[in-house]
Amino acid sequence: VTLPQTHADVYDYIVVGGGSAGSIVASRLSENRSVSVLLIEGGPSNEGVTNSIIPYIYPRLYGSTYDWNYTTVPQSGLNGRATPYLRGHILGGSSSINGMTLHRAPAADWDQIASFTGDLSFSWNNIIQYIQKNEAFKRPEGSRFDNTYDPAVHGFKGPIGSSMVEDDTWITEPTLTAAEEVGIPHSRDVNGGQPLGVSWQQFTVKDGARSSAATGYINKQDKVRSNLRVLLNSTVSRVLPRPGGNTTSGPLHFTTVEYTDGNGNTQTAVASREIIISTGVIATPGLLMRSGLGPRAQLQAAGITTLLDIPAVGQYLQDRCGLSAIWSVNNTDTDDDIDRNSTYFNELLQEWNNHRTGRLTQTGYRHILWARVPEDAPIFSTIEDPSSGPTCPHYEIYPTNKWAGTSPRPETGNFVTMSIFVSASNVRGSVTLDASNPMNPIIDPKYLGSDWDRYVMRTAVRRAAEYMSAPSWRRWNATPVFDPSILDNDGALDQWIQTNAIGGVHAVGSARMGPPNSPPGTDVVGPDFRVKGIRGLRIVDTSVFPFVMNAHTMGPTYIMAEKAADLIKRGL
Ligand SMILES: Cc1cc2nc3c(=O)[nH]c(=O)nc-3n(C[C@H](O)[C@H](O)[C@H](O)COP(=O)(O)OP(=O)(O)OC[C@H]3O[C@@H](n4cnc5c(N)ncnc54)[C@H](O)[C@@H]3O)c2cc1C
Repeated sequence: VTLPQTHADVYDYIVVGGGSAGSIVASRLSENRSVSVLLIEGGPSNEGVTNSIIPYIYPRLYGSTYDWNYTTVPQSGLNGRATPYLRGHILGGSSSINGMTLHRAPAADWDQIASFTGDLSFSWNNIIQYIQKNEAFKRPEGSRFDNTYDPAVHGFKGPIGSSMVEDDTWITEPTLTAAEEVGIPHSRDVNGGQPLGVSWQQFTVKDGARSSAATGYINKQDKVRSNLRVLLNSTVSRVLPRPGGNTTSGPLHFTTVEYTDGNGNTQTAVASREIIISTGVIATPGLLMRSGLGPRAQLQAAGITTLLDIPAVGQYLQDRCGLSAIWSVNNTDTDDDIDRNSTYFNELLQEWNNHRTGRLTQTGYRHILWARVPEDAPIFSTIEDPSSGPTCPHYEIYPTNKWAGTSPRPETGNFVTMSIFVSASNVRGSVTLDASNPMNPIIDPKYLGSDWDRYVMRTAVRRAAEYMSAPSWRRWNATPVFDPSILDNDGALDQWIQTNAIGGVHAVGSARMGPPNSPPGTDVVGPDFRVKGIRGLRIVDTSVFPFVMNAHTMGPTYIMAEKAADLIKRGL
């Protein structure tokens, strides 16, 4: 097909949001050259954006024009602090600005989605095909990697390149040996469905550079497929039902996308088959609400006519709160000097430019520990375990080979940072509309907003401290840079946590998926990703996950997007 020449013309499919999920959906749909696909992205291209390409320097993107620069409302669990809520404003979305950690989530999380939605195609055994479609895993070389990954749970020919850090840096030995010393088992593959234990982390890094939904699914395809148009710098304000109403009776049929183009002009585009919303966990509920789809009272307050009252829109947000705990070490081979010695950084940059090798191909960490609160912990006498089962972690810890906290790095010294995340949270937050400016989301994750989440965080910090006291770390004189006496007292530890936690960036649930026949408005999409109660609209992004995933969320989002694209292509 030849694409229409004017924006108001008709496409078969319009995908709104060229992020992690939207790039996949648009790319997969346009594999069929007889359908036309328009992908509309609010941000600019990822191509040539150095901070997105070189793995080590990705934090330079935070707070830049490539970030939507959202902020949460003040969080009582964080001592009343508001915290930045990062989201990619660039082709590839958050996959173009994130930390490149590749996870799938435990098998039990997927099986839980299958049982909640009543759709067994979400179970772990079935979604492995989408992992294999998505990934091109580079097997690490050398016998020491023999037991560090499971080829059965990887793809080798997909668009997203993935790899492990293969160099021999000092931190590998204490990381793995200290785990043994404190009784943390070895887990063969963090992405094998059973992550509990310590394992080698996998990253979406290919040939030393970031691999993202944009590089893998769009950057080449948009140049060779005449049936795929990618509109950048174009922000969608609303989706609209067919002008003049339905031609037949029945649910409203959404056909039209209204957006502001790069010149500030309002434009529309029409989808003859479907609109797929992929604007992400923060923007998707806002887009639905501006379009008259959401909780009636909220829409009324913002002066928006309700087309369908869907109380679940923006509700059920669930995130994973995190913090950094830092230890000084007497090993000088940490990455601290990369960040404070420009001569050293420039040498590494030259190496990266010449060979795509060296420390800048990494983010600074290489292993990860997933663990549970002990089964006999007293908390279980009052609180039900919210995790998806005994093979599902409650928290995560990963050591980074440098000072990676939010407070300024000291001028001298060497450090190891433990990044600690509560995983199986039982808190639900929300994304609501700012009545005075409906383009502005009000984000309230309610970080550390339950006894359980606070308990898990205390447990995780204490476990990290125990781990850092193991002989293999003591050998490097690992010494906390915080006052260790807080570990002995719940109140003091809570206070320290609430002062230091920074929230997470792995939220889900703001347009959650539910079973086909749930009561109207209790969830937003069915297992077919269609918005319930209307026609012509699906949602495919992180907002549809009904429960927090015990994982960093890019990989699970890739799986969902591959699955949704498959469904749409098969006419389901
Ligand atoms: C800083 C950061 C670090 C992270 N680190 C990791 C990590 O290391 N590993 C991991 O697994 N996960 C990580 N995550 C989380 C993960 O990246 C996200 O959960 C996931 O990528 C979200 O995918 P998505 O498709 O739902 O949304 P996104 O990828 O955010 O895509 C949404 C897209 O929609 C566009 N958009 C939004 N509103 C509009 C509009 N109105 N009109 C047009 N376009 C619009 C956005 O610009 C964006 O391109 C991180 C996230 C961030 C922000």
